[in-house]
Amino acid sequence: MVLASPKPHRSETILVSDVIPIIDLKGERCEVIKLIVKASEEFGFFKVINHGISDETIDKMEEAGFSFFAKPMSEKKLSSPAYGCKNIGFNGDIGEVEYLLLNANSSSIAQISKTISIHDPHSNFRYRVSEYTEAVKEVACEILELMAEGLGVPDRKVFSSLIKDIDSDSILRLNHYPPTLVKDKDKSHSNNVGFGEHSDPQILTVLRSNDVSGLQISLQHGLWIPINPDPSALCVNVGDVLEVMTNGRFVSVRHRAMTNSYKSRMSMAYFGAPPLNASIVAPPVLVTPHRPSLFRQFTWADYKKATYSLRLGDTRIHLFRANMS
Ligand SMILES: C=C1C[C@]23C[C@@]1(O)CC[C@H]2[C@@]12CC[C@H](O)[C@@](C)(C(=O)O1)[C@H]2[C@@H]3C(=O)O
Ligand SMILES: O=C(O)CCC(=O)C(=O)O
Ligand SMILES: [Fe+2]
Repeated sequence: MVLASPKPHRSETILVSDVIPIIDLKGERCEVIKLIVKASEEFGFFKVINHGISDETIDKMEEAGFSFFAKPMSEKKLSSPAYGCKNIGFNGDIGEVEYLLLNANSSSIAQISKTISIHDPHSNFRYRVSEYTEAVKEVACEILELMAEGLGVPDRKVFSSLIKDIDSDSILRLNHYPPTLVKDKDKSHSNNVGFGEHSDPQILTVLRSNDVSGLQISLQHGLWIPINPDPSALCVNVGDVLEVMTNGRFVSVRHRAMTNSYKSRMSMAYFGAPPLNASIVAPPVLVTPHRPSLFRQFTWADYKKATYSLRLGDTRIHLFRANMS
C-alpha cells in the first residue's frame, strides 16, 4: 500500500494504491483480454486508460455539466424529471446528490434540447451529451467485445450488440455532489453518503469523475474500498445483467459514492443497457453440465420493473435465480 500523503489533512481519506487494476486499452491485445476477464471475475471493477476519448470531448461534457448544476435551483427544476435533487428513484432513497438522468440512445438525445437546452438558448448541452455518449458507448462496446472473446464466446458481439441496438435503454447520468462541510466540530468526521450502496442493474457502467475522491466498492460485506479518482481514466463495472449473461462468471459489485467536505465532485456514468424486449440469457458456451444455468430467462423490461419497485440498496438479481419460482 502506498501512502500518497504521509500527513493527511484531518478530514481527508488516506489515499492508498488502487485495489482494482488499471488496464491500458492500447496494450497487447491478449494481455488486455486476460486482465479484463480476471478483473471482472475478481472485482467486477477496473479502470481503463488510453481509452481513446479525447480530452476535449470529456472536458466539454464536464464543463456543460458543471454549468448546468451551477444554475439556480428554480431553473434546474424546469428540467425535471431529468433533473433530480437528493431523491433517488421513487421509493424514498435520499442522498447528498443532484443529478441529471438522460436517455442515452441517439433518438432520445435528440429530445434533450426540448427538456434542457430550451431553458438556455446558448447552451450546446445536447451536442456535448451526444458527443460524449457516442464516444463512451464505443469504449463500452470495445470492452464488451474483449470480454466475450476472453470468455470464449463465438459471437464476440453478443453483449455489445445489445447496447448498440437502436432501441437500447442505455442511460447517461451526471451526478453532482456539492461539498458537505459540517460546521459542527463534533460531526466533522461524519462521512456523508452522496449515493448509497447499490449494484448497477444494466450490462456495463463506464464512469468518469473529476479529481475528487468518493467512489467506494464493497468486495466483502461492510468493508469499503476507496477507488482513487483519476480524471484521465474511466472506471468500468459489471452490471447485474452481465453477471447473468456470464452465468455468474463476472460479478456485479456493490458500490457507493461519498461526498467531500470541501470540493465539488461530479461523476458522469454511462449505463449500457439492452432494449426493453431483449432476452437476458447466457450464451450456450457459458452453460455446461458442470456449470448449469444459475438464472432463469427474463427480459430487460422484467428486470427493470423489479429494479424500480425496490429500494436502492436492495438486491434484485436473486429474484431471477433458476431455482426461484
Ligand atoms: C432507488 C432506485 C434508483 C435507481 C432505481 C432504483 O429503484 C434502484 C436502482 C437505482 C439505480 C442505480 C444505478 C443507476 O444510477 C440507476 C439509474 C439505475 O439504473 O438503477 C439508478 C436508478 C435511478 O436513479 O433511477
Ligand atoms: O458517483 C459515483 O461515483 C457513483 C455513482 C453511481 O454509482 C451511480 O450513479 O450508479
Ligand atoms: Fe452505480
